[in-house]
Amino acid sequence: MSKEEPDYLSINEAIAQAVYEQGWVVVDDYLPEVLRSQLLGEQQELLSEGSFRHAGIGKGESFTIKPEIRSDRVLWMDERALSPVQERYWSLMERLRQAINRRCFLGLRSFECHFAVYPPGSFYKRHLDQFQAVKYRVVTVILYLNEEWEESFGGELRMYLPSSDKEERLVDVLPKGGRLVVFLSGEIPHEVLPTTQDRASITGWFRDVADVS
Ligand SMILES: O=C(O)CCC(=O)C(=O)O
Ligand SMILES: [Fe+2]
Repeated sequence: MSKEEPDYLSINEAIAQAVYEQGWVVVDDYLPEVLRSQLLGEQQELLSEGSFRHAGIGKGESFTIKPEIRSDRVLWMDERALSPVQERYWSLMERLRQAINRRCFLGLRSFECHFAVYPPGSFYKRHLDQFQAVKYRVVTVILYLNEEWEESFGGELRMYLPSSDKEERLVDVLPKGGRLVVFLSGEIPHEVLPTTQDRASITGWFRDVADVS
């Protein structure tokens, strides 16, 4: 793999165009290999320190942990306390947010994200990322950090694409390291199929609000 920084201006424009035309896109090698492995290393360190929590459903008072729906563990990034490596990731997402705004006029104003790890046997059942409590999530961006991933490991992201004849079309995406998936949070139901290996990622959302507590 090339050590040079990818041409983010062109790549981000292509992503924005695809989101505009079809509502989703998958891009391989979005992250330079060095940054992917640094982010994975940091994630593993934070995990071993016990910083991750069971992921839940809902927000505020309606937050509940529902292991029958999702069994991943997450750690939210704090924009005011980013590590240097997290800063690099965050600023890449900032550039992507601006590119999507230029093309799609979605009025994306801010970003939130968490590290996620799916231990063997875990999954996240079909859902939409936008629901009553988090209507401000407009675009989902998932970046996979895994060292290597084989089909036999499972853990695919399954997207259910709406189509005109009422039939949904399924797209299964392996969580290969460096791969980025972008889709409209309110329009594309998706799930994480059960994994047999630790599955590492960062999931983020571009929001149409300036900030939320
Ligand atoms: O990790 C993935 O592929 C999807 C995660 C997801 O759907 C979520 O965190 O809402
Ligand atoms: Fe999701």
